[in-house]
Amino acid sequence: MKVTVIGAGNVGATVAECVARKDMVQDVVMVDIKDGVPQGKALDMVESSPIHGFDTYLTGTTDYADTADSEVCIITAGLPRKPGMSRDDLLAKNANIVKSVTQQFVEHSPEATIIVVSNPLDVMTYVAYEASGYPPERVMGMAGVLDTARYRAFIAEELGVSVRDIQALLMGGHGDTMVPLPRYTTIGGIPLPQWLDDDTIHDIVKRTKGGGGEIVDLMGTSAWYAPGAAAAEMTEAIIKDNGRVLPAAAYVDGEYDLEGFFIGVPIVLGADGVEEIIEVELDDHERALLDTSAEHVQDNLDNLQRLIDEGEVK
Ligand SMILES: NC(=O)C1=CN([C@@H]2O[C@H](COP(=O)(O)OP(=O)(O)OC[C@H]3O[C@@H](n4cnc5c(N)ncnc54)[C@H](O)[C@@H]3O)[C@@H](O)[C@H]2O)C=CC1
Ligand SMILES: O=C([O-])CC(=O)C(=O)O
Repeated sequence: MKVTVIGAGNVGATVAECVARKDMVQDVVMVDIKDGVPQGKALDMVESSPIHGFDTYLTGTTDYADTADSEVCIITAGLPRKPGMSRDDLLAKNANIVKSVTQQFVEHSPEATIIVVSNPLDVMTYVAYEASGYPPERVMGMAGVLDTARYRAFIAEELGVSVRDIQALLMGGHGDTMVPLPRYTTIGGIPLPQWLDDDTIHDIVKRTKGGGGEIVDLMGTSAWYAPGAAAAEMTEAIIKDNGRVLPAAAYVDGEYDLEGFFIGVPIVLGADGVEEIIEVELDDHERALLDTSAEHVQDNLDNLQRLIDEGEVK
């Protein structure tokens, strides 16, 4: 089995390492336009394998022929944001990159499943979907696993309990309008509202929504450890076909009365990709938040169409 990671930068290299350390596939191939970088990072990781104890072999390349017959492809190619920027500011540049890398990848792997990481996430997933020609269930975006991980980490810190006992659901686009759902958050099976008052929950939700930006402000570029681990967890669900229930950007075709784009929803993830979109009951407040987030994703898609019409996105 082979996993391809496109973009061997901060997130891509971390995904590749996390996948290799799970020791579940024979090969991980990293692709980048910077010749030498994917090869050097792959060699460095191979040299760490006797210490970590994994047999997955990593290679780096600039040639898509080396990615042939991959089971899973994680797309991380593209620019990260800098302080003062929103993810949406990356739209034009990253759309061209994501379209081009997707087309080159699918030529050699017509049967793979694609996980998009590049931002702005929900629209880049749509770009990869259109460029791939794949059915919608074999293209998805990674955001919810990362956003719920941040949310769970903040809750664990506040309560002084283990992160392992926190389960959470979050929906919507990967941006400031994302919708963490405290009603669907449990700690050891006990709902979050029984642990924390409304103000504290509000503060944790607010920090989660700004979680990406908090790191950009600290480092001058965006996060990679948690994003890399999150994309590797999704890859594992596909490779092992274990039916994980996770939030991810999936193509909605009437679910939640939304249609024709990718947005964060709970899914069952396995070898066939998005095997099911789970429709949970939302109260009026939660529904309004999801609608606002969906409108934002739709606005971004309209912006993409405008850029295509103006020739800025080819
Ligand atoms: N979905 C999410 O939750 C997250 C998304 N991101 C996004 O992931 C993307 C990557 O972030 P980083 O790894 O930090 O950036 P980075 O700059 O460290 O790495 C990006 C890599 O893409 C490569 N690249 C650019 N154009 C390419 C092309 N045409 N073909 C192949 N490789 C190409 C670059 O050479 C570079 O090595 C950004 O768009 C960022 O916003 C980052 C964190 C979380
Ligand atoms: O904030 C960013 O630009 C990168 C990202 O999507 C995240 O870390 O959530």
